[in-house]
Amino acid sequence: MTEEQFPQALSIAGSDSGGGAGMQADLKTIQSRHVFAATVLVAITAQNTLGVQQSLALPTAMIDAQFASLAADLQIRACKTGMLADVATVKAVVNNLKRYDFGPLTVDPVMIAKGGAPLLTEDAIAVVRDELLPLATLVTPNLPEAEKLSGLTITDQAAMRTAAKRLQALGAQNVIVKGGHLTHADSANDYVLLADGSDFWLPARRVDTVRTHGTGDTLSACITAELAKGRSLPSAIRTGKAYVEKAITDGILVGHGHGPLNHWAYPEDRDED
Ligand SMILES: Nc1ncnc2c1ncn2[C@@H]1O[C@H](COP(=O)(O)OP(=O)(O)O)[C@@H](O)[C@H]1O
Ligand SMILES: Cc1ncc(COP(=O)(O)O)c(N)n1
Repeated sequence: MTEEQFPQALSIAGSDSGGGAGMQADLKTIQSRHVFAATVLVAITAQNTLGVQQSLALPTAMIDAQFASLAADLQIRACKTGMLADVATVKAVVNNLKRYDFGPLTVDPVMIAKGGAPLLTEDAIAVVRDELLPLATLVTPNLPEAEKLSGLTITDQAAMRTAAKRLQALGAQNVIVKGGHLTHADSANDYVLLADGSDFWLPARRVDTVRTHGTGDTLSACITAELAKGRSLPSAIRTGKAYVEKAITDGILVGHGHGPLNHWAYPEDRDED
């Protein structure tokens, strides 16, 4: 007999000791959406709002063990990846995602922290592109990440659309190209291309702030939480965008650099259709 379980989501990511990005942002976001959050930790960073001071990838056997533990007990309904450190880590995560069904996969192809520190080695980018993207229900690159994965230069909204098509051709079913890095614009519009070929823009006003540490993690974690509840992908995406916009707009002051977001800002009983 199987009992109906509470919605459970999984973050496969690196730890940010500063608490603003990475696994910590994922946990805070998923929790605030009333979904139970489980974790596969793949790397540890010594990090704060000023930058990344040190970084350590965990042994792949430990990654395998965490996946096996979850598969043996929990009922993960949706999962996401964040920082994946290096080639060995990406390959271990890919192998485990092929082995276990943890529901729709959102790939946030994290490469470089806001302060400029690399969170993925250069040689691992091709492995993400060739082996992880084909497993993705959704991929959510920022502009530099979309450029690296697509090989295109992206300086305007037309190029964002072209890049999304290219990423779909590489195997990701659905794509969000995030406009947060289009800093010459006074908007922060994201472009969404869905599996059926339909598309739409997520419009947002650009908030003039340096407190944007963990924006990408927060967006993808919120989408993952909504998918774990069984929401449709377009609805999950709209809720994710509204959640991150509110978390940036109603900022909190923590640290002295690229500060974290306010994960309490978006009303917990609201979602977008
Ligand atoms: N200054 C800003 N004002 C409003 N929205 C922003 C701002 N910066 C980023 N965003 C939004 O936050 C989300 C994450 O985007 P981005 O910062 O591009 O990703 P990443 O954190 O992966 O670099 C996107 O929805 C983006 O539009
Ligand atoms: C462990 C970890 N994972 C992800 C990010 C990306 O977040 P951001 O691009 O907002 O700095 C980060 N800084 N640290």
